Order: sequence, then C-alpha cells, then structure tokens
Amino acid sequence: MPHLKVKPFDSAAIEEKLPDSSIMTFRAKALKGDDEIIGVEHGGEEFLLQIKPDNKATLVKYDKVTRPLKVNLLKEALDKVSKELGLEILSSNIALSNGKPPLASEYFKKIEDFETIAYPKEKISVEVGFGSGRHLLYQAQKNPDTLFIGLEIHTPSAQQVLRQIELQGLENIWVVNYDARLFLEMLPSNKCEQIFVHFPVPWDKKPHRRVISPSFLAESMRVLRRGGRLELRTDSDKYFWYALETFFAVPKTEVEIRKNEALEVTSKYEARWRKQEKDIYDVYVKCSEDSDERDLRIDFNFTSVKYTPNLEEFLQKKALVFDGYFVHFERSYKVGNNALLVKCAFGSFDRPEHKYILVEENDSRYFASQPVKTTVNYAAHQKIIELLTQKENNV
Ligand SMILES: C[S@@+](CC[C@H](N)C(=O)[O-])C[C@H]1O[C@@H](n2cnc3c(N)ncnc32)[C@H](O)[C@@H]1O
Repeated sequence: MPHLKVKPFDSAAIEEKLPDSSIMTFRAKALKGDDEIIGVEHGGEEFLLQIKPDNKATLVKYDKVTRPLKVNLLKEALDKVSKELGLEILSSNIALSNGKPPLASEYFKKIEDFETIAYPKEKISVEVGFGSGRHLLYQAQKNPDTLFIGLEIHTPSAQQVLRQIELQGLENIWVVNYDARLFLEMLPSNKCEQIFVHFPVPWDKKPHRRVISPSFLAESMRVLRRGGRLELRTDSDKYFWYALETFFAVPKTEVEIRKNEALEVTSKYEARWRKQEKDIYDVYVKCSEDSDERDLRIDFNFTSVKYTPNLEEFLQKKALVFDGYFVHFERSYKVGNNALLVKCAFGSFDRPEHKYILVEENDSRYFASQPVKTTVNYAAHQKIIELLTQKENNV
C-alpha cells in the first residue's frame, strides 16, 4: 500500500502550510505518542494520512479506516503533501498505475450502497459464502429474471467471481464483500425468493462464528417473501443437527430435510466430499408469513456532543462491552486547541465498525463517512453519544 519514507522533519511545518495548502485540511497530534495525522481533501474525497516519526526515517502512509477505493487518489495525495511540505524522500512506492482497483466493477456493491440502492429486478435471491462461485454463476445464468446477491468475506474469491461475471456477460449478479450475518439487515422485508447457504464453515470449535444462528434465521425469515426458502446444504452432521435445533426452536417453522440429493451444479467443496463418499444434507426452511418493513429511522448525528478538555483523559480508556455490542475509543488526536479526532471501534463483535469521530466545539461528526446503518451500529452510536456527553458534563 502507498507510503513514503522521508527524512525526519519538523511537523510544525504542517501547521504553517495549512492555510495555503491545496489538499491538507487539518493536522492532528496523538494525545499519547508522537504520531500525527493529516486530514486531506482530494479528488472529491476526504481521507487521512498518517505520519509515524522515527530517528532515521519518518513514514508517511495511508490510513486504513478512511482509505478511498481508488489507490491512485492516495498516491497523488502523498505526492502533493510531500511537495507542499518540501519533504526529502528516502524511498517511495507511489508510482501511479493504470490498472483497475481490484474490486472495481459495476457488479461490485458496497454494503453502504444498499441504504439507497434501486433493485433492477423484481425477484432477488441471496447466496452466502459463494466461494469459487460455481453455484452462484449457474443460478444467474439459469434465472435471468432474478437478481442474485452473492456475499463472500474472502476478497480473492469475490475478485475471481467478478472476473467471471464479466467474462460470461452476466448482468444479474451483485457481489458484496461483507459478512452475511450483518448484511441481511440491509435488505427490505418480504423480497427474497431463496437464501442459499451451501457448505458453510462448520466452526466446530468456535460456534459463535457460524452463519446459521437464531438471529440469522429471524433476519432470513424477514427478508424472504412468503413461500421463499432458506436453503442450507452441508456435509457436516454436527452442523446439520445444530441447524435443525436452531430452526425447530422457533414455533411454526416449516422445515424439510433431504439426504444425498443431487443438485444440477456441484460446487468445488461438494465435489471433494462426494469423492470421499460423505453424506450431504439439505435443510430447507420455508417462510410462511409476511413481515413488517424494517425501521429505517437510523440517524448518526452528534448534535449534543461537543469538545471539552476533560474528554481527553476519558478517551484513553479500554474497550467497553455492552449487551450485544462494544465501544472502544482506540486512539485520540488533538486538532488545534479545541477539537479532537477520535479513532473508535464499535458495534458487532464479529464485524466491528472502525471510524474516526471529529469532536469540535460547536459540531461533531464521523469522519469521513457515516457507519453502516445496522441496528447494532445504531445502538453503539447512541452509547457513544451518552459516553461523550457524560464526560463533557464531567459526570
Ligand atoms: C467452505 S466454503 C464453501 C464455498 C461454496 N459455497 C462451495 O460450496 O464451494 C465457505 C465460504 O463461506 C465464506 N464465508 C464464511 N463465513 C462467511 C460470512 N459470515 N459471510 C460471507 N461469507 C462467509 C468463506 O470465505 C468461504 O468462501
């Protein structure tokens, strides 16, 4: 990832250059330690650059949390900042490339896109953990009237399937590189035909990481239309029994079970288990009721949060765990005399959100973009407001 190694320099120069800079918007100094952050605005995007001083060389690099998708924007920003500050470069990897960013495709969707997305088809189906994508691609070819949303946390698999979508000229697949357990919440109610969960990782030793859970089942039933199905296919008898127990714990669930049923397409994993003559189980859960629309009144503003000096001490505490979520103010930076930039992790234990919060005297906001609109993030956001305002008021 883009970075520069430069000769150690006096960072007071950043403050001096700020008023005339074409790119730098603020300087933030760590409350503890000697690292700093530069706020930049470039190519229509706001993001941060980090400065890590050392005796021999100072590292100027991108910031993971605010990194824009286009790597070239980062490289240009590093180049401009180094020129404006007159930095002496010792080594660099910011030569501009012409290549496409790895996930750039009209069929790649970010989770936040789903806050306002328009669905191009009436029918939608979802596949969780598509892996090599054989089943997803097959289904999309066979059902051109249905939009298939493929969820996969493994980025190389997502990239590989995006390439296949283009090679095969398919127009009815969206790929989302995100945890399925949190993603379903972004979908409207009563919309999906099928949710495929084929050969999920069994996580025998860490069952809390399994895709199937009571909350996943509840969300699946909300997003499925009446008559739609959640379809689990697994080679693990432990997972099969665990899933059955989860499904039967809910009254009125309609469950159908099959053993060693041949599907029209065999995935890479399935082929391996078949060779080993393992049993393969299908469990279908049918949605038999309409669900209410989800509540979209999620607002991530910070109107009551304002900078006060006693916040500085409070923010250096450890992670705080609450019922179903956590809040951790990881690192804080002073911006001028009366503002703070706070790096914060919060939300779900499985897929935490990482954001900066810019706390100013008259205004506070997430920098540079808001969290994803999930209920767990919203619960954590409300707790963050409570914590920050308590400290302002010196409670
Ligand atoms: C055992 S592989 C099965 C792949 C494919 N379904 C098949 O049958 O060949 C499980 C896949 O699920 C993905 N995965 C695991 N947990 C996930 C989650 N919470 N959300 C989305 N994908 C997940 C993994 O990255 C992996 O590619």
